[in-house]
This record gives sequence, structure tokens and C-alpha cells, in this order.
Amino acid sequence: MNEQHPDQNAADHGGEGGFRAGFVAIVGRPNVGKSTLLNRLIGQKISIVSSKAQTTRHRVTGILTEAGAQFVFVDTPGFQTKHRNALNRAMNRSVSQALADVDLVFFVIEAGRFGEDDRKVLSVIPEAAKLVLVINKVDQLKDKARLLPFIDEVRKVRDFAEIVPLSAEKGRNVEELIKAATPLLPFGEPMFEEDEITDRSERFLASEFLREKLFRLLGDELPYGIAVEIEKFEVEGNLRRIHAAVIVDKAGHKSIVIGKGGEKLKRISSEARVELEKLFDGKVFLEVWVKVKSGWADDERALKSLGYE
Ligand SMILES: Nc1nc2c(ncn2[C@@H]2O[C@H](COP(=O)(O)OP(=O)(O)OP(=O)(O)O)[C@@H](O)[C@H]2O)c(=O)[nH]1
Repeated sequence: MNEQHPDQNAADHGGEGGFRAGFVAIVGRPNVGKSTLLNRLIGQKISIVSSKAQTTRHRVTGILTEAGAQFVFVDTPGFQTKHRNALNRAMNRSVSQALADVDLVFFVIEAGRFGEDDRKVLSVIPEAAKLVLVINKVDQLKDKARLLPFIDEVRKVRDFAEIVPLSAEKGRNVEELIKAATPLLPFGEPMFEEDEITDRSERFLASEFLREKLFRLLGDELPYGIAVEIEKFEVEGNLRRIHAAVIVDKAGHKSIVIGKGGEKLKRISSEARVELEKLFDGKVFLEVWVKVKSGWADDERALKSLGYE
């Protein structure tokens, strides 16, 4: 593999002359800023950001190609420790699976806070994994002098190949993370074309965008166990026709999503449509309806049909 890319940016990228490429999992408890970090790293909105916990259920892959290295990111869901139903078990399983076959793990925590939930997440990262500690939200830290003692505290718990404090939201020190992580990737040829941002299908992205709108616009009213199913996705020239169902657990949740006079759902679908048109650079016809599937969050088979493994 070395021979394929002689001397490519050797000084900046590990100093051994070869191109590096690998899978990187971004792991951390809910709300530490994993999606924000991924979006910042790949410079385009693909993953879902929300101030509510637990929005990232699916694995989303983002790709960053630099002169000497390619990072293929696997954004994993936050660990679920509160509810013990099938949905959460499926979510935790997908985290472990994601970690089993990556080359590098970014373990994300919040500056000044290393709690029980962070420890739990750390404990399922295999000992053999190459680990970078990402200390996010340093902009929130009022007393900057606390950072070094904090790093020392966390360092006692585990060996980290690198430790990088940054602010994903402000874009501070994010370059530093890439620089530090590059030599930790294995030598290898790029796995994706340079301009590929995600290997997820347009269909998947449509459901993610719609789900984000549901999270944002329903706010505290958001029913537990809500999901989106794309029932039809057709491309006609520059037009995409998308039929999507919003799945809720209980009949009573349907009216919450629809809102008074259908206003809520209308706004959700129109905002999602506008963003999808930008993403696809074409016209989008988006039809959304609400479907009740009683107890779906507890039914493993229903989960599989919705794409949760
Ligand atoms: N102040 C500050 N806030 C941040 C930073 N990074 C992320 N946030 C905020 O933290 C919240 C959670 O960010 P997400 O990126 O959705 O977090 P996540 O870890 O992907 O969350 P889950 O999908 O629930 O696992 C959002 O409100 C972000 O705007 C940062 O560097 N500084």
C-alpha cells in the first residue's frame, strides 16, 4: 500500500510516506456533541444535531479526505442506560458492533464533566481499541485553569493515544484533532472518492432530515419512541417524490404530531422539504402522514423493519 502513494505529504501525515485510511467511531454519552463534531469535521450537515438527547439512532458515515489521509467516520448512538426496552438494547448493540471493527475511536466527553454515564460508555470500548480523548465544549469552561487537572483525572482511568480539547460548535482546535489522529490511522488506500460525503442513500438522508424536524419542532411534546419510515422514494429527473410515515407508539401521540388543524405536521414537512431540496439540489415533493404502531418500541421485529439492527 505504501508504494501506491510515495511521499504523499509525509511530513504532515505520520512521516512514513504512505497514505492512511481508516474507520473512526465517534463515541460518547448522549448530548456531548458527537454530531456537532462530525458535522464540523466533514464541513457539511449530514448527521443530526439536537439539544435533546438520543437523536442519533442510526450509524451515519461521514468522510473526510485530506492530502495524506482519509477518515471514514461512524457516528454511533448515545448509550441508553435509562429505559430497558428492545429499542435501547438494539441501540446499545449497534454501538458495540460499530466499535468492533473500527481503526480508531474518538471518545468524546464534556470539559469539566466526567460522570458515571461517561465511564459506562468508556467501559464498553474494547481495551485494544486505539483511543483519542476528545474534550469538547471547552468554550463552556468558565475557569480555564481547571482543564489540566481535569485531563489528569481522566487520564488515570484509561490510556489515551492522544488527548485533544476543542470546541466542536465554535470550530476551535478541530484541526488539531485531525493532525493528532492522522498518524494513528493504518496505512491504506482511500476507501471512498474524495467528494463523497456519506455512503448513506438519499432515502436514508430524507428520513434523517425529517426526523430532525420532528425533534426540533415538537420540542418537549415529542412522544417517546417516534420514528420515520420512507414508504416511497422516486426520482423523476430533478424531482424526488417522497412518501414518509411518522410512526408513533400510541393513538394519542398522533394528534400531537399533527397539531391543531394540521399546522404542526405541515410546518415539519415544509421545513424538511426546503432542506432536502438544498441537499439534493432539485425539487422535492414530500408527503408525510402519521401512523400508529402500538408498542413498536418494544417489538424487535418492528425495529428490524425500520432499519434498527
Ligand atoms: N457550548 C458548546 N455546545 C456544544 C458544542 N458542541 C456541541 N454542543 C451542543 O451540545 C448539544 C448536543 O450536541 P449533539 O451534537 O447533538 O450531541 P450528540 O452527542 O450527537 O447527541 P446524541 O445524538 O444525543 O448522542 C447541542 O445543543 C450542541 O449545539 C461545543 O463545542 N460547545
